[in-house]
Amino acid sequence: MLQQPSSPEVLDASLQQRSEIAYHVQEILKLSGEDITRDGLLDTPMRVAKMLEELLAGMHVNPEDVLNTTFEEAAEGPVIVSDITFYSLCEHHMVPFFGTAHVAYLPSKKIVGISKIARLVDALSHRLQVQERMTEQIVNTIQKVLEPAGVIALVEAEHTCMCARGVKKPGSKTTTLASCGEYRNNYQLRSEFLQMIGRTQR
Ligand SMILES: Nc1nc2c(ncn2[C@@H]2O[C@H](COP(=O)(O)OP(=O)(O)OP(=O)(O)O)[C@@H](O)[C@H]2O)c(=O)[nH]1
Ligand SMILES: [Zn+2]
Repeated sequence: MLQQPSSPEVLDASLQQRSEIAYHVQEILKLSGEDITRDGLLDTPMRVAKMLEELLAGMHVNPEDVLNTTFEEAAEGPVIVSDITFYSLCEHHMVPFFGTAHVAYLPSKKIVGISKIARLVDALSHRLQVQERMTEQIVNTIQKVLEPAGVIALVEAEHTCMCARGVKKPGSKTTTLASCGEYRNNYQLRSEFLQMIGRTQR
């Protein structure tokens, strides 16, 4: 059984934090009426602590730093990276919401290594989130770093807080869209984006 960690100087800060989270997970299990000494639960507090570290790793990443590989290029675009899968944690219930993000931008002077767009989605999803904020943050980060003529992001997700509990609507999808620059008001560009990611405008 885990004891509450007491001497921060013995462990480095991240191990201390992991041990404290594990301790509190163990307390939650106890309060839920579980027998924390049974075989299947012995390592669960530490597993949950490690899982949270993984799922919340984006908290410690500056999203602008992720777009660090840029190239001077006269391409006009659009550059569209579609079907980027992500897993995030709903900040209201701390359960996953997951789905795909589709991102496009119109380069002005710079393009970015395309994997960095997917890394940006990872950094912004690996934290406690709401889908609307995540979608806006994708657009705002690309706008700030690349200064393109326009950016648009469409995120489609299933929220387990709506499927497994509460209103219980498995299969329901939430779609959010954010845009800036030329993508904000140019109907043709928005329409082209929706077509190219396999969605027609409704
Ligand atoms: N706008 C938005 N809402 C979200 C997101 N994730 C979860 N929610 C909603 O956050 C709300 C929290 O509502 P509350 O009434 O405080 O919590 P609750 O009693 O657990 O609500 P129910 O889920 O309706 O049972 C719920 O309506 C969730 O569906 C998200 O990414 N964006
Ligand atoms: Zn939720």
